[in-house]
Amino acid sequence: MKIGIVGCGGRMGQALVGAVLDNDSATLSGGTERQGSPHMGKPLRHPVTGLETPLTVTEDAEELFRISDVVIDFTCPTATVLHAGYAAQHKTIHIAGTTGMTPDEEKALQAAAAKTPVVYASNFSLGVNLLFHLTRQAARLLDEDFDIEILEMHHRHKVDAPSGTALSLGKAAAEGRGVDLETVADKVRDGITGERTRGDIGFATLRGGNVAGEHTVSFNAYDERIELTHKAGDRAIFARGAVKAALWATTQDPGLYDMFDVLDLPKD
Ligand SMILES: NC(=O)C1=CN([C@@H]2O[C@H](COP(=O)(O)OP(=O)(O)OC[C@H]3O[C@@H](n4cnc5c(N)ncnc54)[C@H](OP(=O)(O)O)[C@@H]3O)[C@@H](O)[C@H]2O)C=CC1
Ligand SMILES: O=C(O)C1=N[C@H](C(=O)O)C[C@H](O)C1
Repeated sequence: MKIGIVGCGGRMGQALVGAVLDNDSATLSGGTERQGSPHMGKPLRHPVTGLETPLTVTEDAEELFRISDVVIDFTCPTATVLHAGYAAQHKTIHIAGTTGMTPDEEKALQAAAAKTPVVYASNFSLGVNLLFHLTRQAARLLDEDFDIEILEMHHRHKVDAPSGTALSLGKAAAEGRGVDLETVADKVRDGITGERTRGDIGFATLRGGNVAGEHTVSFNAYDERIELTHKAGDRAIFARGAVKAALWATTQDPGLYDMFDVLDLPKD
């Protein structure tokens, strides 16, 4: 299975190169970066062992989609929209982990999914996908006496907030409650905010250091609190999940999938 990595010089890009090289069922087909990147023309190497491959970083993403069975994409929204077009054009499987996409940008992934399998998820780890399930279940069982708050912390370089995972956790909680997240989400608090509105789902964002990703969903009633937490120790967990999704997708029909499909987790 030939797997290419767009944005191969990024934090996730490098972890993905390692995860593909570590997987016996996968062959690395290449990696791209954007024009002017300091990674351009350098050899692709394993991020942990340093093992050098004969491949070098290029800027030709379309060519990478043409020669690969699957391309994994953890870049930025504008690049992912462009990449989705190449996936559709060449019928290449597209595994997209980019967060911070607007609904309009997500339409590019939906369009590609009409032609080829696309797996799009805010979080590719097993643990967080289990957390989505547990959050939905807990929200279903607890009434609005329990105020739901979602706290996330990430490294200082992260550019979007709340994290894609925090938003998916909010969606899972809202689904459990039978409400629309957009009508109950409280993402920013500053100044005299007034009392908390019953039924709201609140978000809080922390940034600092090199934290790979931590998420807590708390259910807060008078005199008792339930907390569900996931802590990522290394972004390799997301990379291994993405490679698992890539291999899974090769047996699927065109369509838009998520990690619940890949991991065969219950969607209700
Ligand atoms: N779904 C999940 O499980 C996870 C999702 N993520 C998400 O993945 C994304 C990337 O995160 P991270 O690796 O930390 O970010 P980085 O900024 O380290 O990596 C992104 C890389 O993509 C490159 N890039 C940007 N545009 C293009 C382009 N047109 N062609 C090729 N490469 C391009 C960037 O280059 P340059 O530096 O020059 O801009 C950079 O090297 C974020 O949206 C993040 O939230 C992260 C972890 C897990
Ligand atoms: O930017 C990151 O690093 C991460 N982004 C994803 C998100 O926005 O949820 C997933 C993970 O938590 C790491």
